[in-house]
Amino acid sequence: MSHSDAKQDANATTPDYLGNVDAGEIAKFSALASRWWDRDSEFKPLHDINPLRVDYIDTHAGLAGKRVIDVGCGGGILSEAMAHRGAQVTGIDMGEAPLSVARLHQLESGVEVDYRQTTAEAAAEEMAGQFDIVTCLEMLEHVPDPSSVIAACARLVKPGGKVFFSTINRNPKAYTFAILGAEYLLKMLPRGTHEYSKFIRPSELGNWVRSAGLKMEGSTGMTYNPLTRKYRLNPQDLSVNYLMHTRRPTVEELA
Ligand SMILES: C[S@@+](CC[C@H](N)C(=O)[O-])C[C@H]1O[C@@H](n2cnc3c(N)ncnc32)[C@H](O)[C@@H]1O
Repeated sequence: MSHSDAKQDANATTPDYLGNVDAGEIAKFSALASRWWDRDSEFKPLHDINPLRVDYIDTHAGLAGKRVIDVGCGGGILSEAMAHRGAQVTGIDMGEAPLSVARLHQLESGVEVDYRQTTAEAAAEEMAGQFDIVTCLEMLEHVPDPSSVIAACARLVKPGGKVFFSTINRNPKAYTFAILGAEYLLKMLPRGTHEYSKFIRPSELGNWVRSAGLKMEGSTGMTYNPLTRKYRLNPQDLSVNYLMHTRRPTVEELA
């Protein structure tokens, strides 16, 4: 099913603000939620890439003192790390179970994140233009219509603010690494975590970013070495996992 067929199908049975939520995806992450902070669980890859992506965001946007919204925050791995760097973070997700885990975990870690159960689209209605930084990492490949989430992220950020996206490229190498390798050979992720047809090419993400009125500022790959079992940022290789950073133009730039 294509992105737009899936969106129409979802809209036929759900209220407007839930039209871009795939209930199966939410259930998948909810079922695993109790292991979200277990570094040896299905969430190991997110723990492993977290320092790299937080450094990337901090380098390009400066987290300290900034108001940030983390879209599709899950159990809060990224939200907490950004709060640790001094950001005032709101984390949103549609999964009740990951949000409960996130709220419990912050009691242990002592960082403060405002977690809410909502979609990017609904949050954009309520809090348009209120955030210096919007992060939407490893989430776009789990929604029926990624372009709608990207447009909502563009509405959430202040003029001049930064929006970060990460996802998985769609090509034979990405299929080999992200599905065959991670789900079947190395068993890093449960089978069915990812659907190949939902992977997003950098050119597609770039088009949606521009249609949402955001400017592309840069991108980097996050490459995995199966021998050392380590990830690293590699701006030359966007062939599997990659991060993009974008900026909402200021009013002066648009005039
Ligand atoms: C792979 S997890 C990524 C978690 C987090 N962004 C990270 O990278 O550490 C994807 C998350 O997106 C959430 N999600 C999926 N569809 C959503 C939607 N339409 N609105 C909000 N959250 C959604 C899921 O519940 C899940 O927690």
